[in-house]
Amino acid sequence: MNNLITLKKISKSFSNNKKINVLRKIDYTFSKGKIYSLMGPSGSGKSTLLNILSLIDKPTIGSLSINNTSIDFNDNNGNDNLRSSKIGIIYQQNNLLSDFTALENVYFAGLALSGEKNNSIKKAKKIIKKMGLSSREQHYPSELSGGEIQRISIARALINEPEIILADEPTGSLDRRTAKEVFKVLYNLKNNNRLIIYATHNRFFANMADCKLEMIDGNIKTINAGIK
Ligand SMILES: Nc1ncnc2c1ncn2[C@@H]1O[C@H](COP(=O)(O)OP(=O)(O)OP(=O)(O)O)[C@@H](O)[C@H]1O
Repeated sequence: MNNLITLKKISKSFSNNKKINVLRKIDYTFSKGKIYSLMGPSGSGKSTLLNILSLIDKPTIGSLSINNTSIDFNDNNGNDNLRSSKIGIIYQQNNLLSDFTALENVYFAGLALSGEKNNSIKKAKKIIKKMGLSSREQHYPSELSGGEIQRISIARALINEPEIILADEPTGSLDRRTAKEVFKVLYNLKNNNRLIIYATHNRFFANMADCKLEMIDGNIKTINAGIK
């Protein structure tokens, strides 16, 4: 079975002054070995969905299972562990720790899960090398370009060899050429056991995915389920 994440009747509402139903009974199965793009107008719920997929936020109702194991959204510690070990997250904004070097930003994520400093440093150096950034290991985020920051963010997301990679507008703040480079790195992460989902406003990058999805009226519509 290639099913990796299954959503059943996932709904999410927010109530401030007025209740808004952002996600409405989403039934969907994401398969491993595939890259999905998620488009949709601003405010359509892409980040809300990614936050639920990354176990950062809870659905109002509905269930989510990973590898056929149902997630208990009240088990914060269990979900923190699951996130560290199985899910790599890449954000649009630079989420690197500004007071730490590129190498530290990457290896801390490995250390947090394994508790093994030397091994985490070794792994971090290897991944940073793969990203072509060995010469930037000792640089602080403020000393890196936007594209380098995103590649370091990808390295950080990869250190625990996650099965699931979620990226929310990973190139939103980059120029087209740099965005292309970052997407190239992202596509190279594809393998048979891995699921990659990214939200984007850019049709060109969305079209490059194996499966193109759009958020419409709180639900996921499959625009193109073709396999590349
Ligand atoms: N914590 C929150 N509290 C209240 N409303 C929220 C919260 N988070 C999101 N929303 C609302 O939910 C809706 C969906 O937001 P979301 O960020 O998921 O959209 P999006 O499709 O990712 O938008 P964008 O493309 O602009 O990033 C918006 O109307 C937003 O204001």
